[in-house]
Amino acid sequence: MALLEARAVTVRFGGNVALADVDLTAEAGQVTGLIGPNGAGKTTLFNVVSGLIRPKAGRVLLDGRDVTRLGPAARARRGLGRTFQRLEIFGHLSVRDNLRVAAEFHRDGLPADGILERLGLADIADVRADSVPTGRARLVELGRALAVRPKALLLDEPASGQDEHETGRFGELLTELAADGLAVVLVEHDMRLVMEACDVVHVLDLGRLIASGPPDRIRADAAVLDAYLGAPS
Ligand SMILES: Nc1ncnc2c1ncn2[C@@H]1O[C@H](COP(=O)(O)OP(=O)(O)OP(=O)(O)O)[C@@H](O)[C@H]1O
Repeated sequence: MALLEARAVTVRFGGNVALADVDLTAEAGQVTGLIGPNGAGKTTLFNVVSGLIRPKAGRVLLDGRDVTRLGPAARARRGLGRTFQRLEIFGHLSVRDNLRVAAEFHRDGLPADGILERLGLADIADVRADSVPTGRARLVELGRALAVRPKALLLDEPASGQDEHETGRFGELLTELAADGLAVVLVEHDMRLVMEACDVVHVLDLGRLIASGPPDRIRADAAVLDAYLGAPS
């Protein structure tokens, strides 16, 4: 059984169909990629899974339980962690306090210092978050999501603003987190990160799932090349 499952999700914004009957599964112990061109519906699907958008149709299951009717906070308490495309950290708080605030939200939250150590942020624990460069701020946001002991972790373009070295290390971290048993779901335009870190990749285009499979197969899929990977940048 998949740890996270979205079944037949449909979302409309006015007359626009942002997602049409989309299925997504993510297994514990794996990094699952969700890719596709701008406007394909990736963030919208994350919003449905995390409870920020109520779909017109479809269901979301977390660890075998139907959470479709639960709000974002209740889903977070049941083990759904998330980061955002636009950084959503508390700029006026220190890096450590960003993690503490998150941990307090969970009755069994993880101590901040262990996470900071693991993410290589211990040296900036007392620094105000808004003075941390974007690349490392992405790690602060990851740390905040980890503080609530997630079973599933949704990451929306986490490598954006990271340099090549930071992204390389980030990919290793994702592999380690999956090895710990998390279901990691990665929305990302950095194809090197996706292809290196993901066990399985789903491809959305114009609100429809056009391919799913291991990275090697996705890289060679004609429909994916046509809609996304083969497009001139
Ligand atoms: N709140 C909203 N109101 C109206 N339309 C929206 C809203 N949010 C998203 N959309 C539309 O839904 C579609 C899917 O957008 P979404 O942000 O999910 O795509 P995406 O795949 O995450 O794109 P990107 O890679 O650029 O982040 C787009 O056509 C977008 O314009």
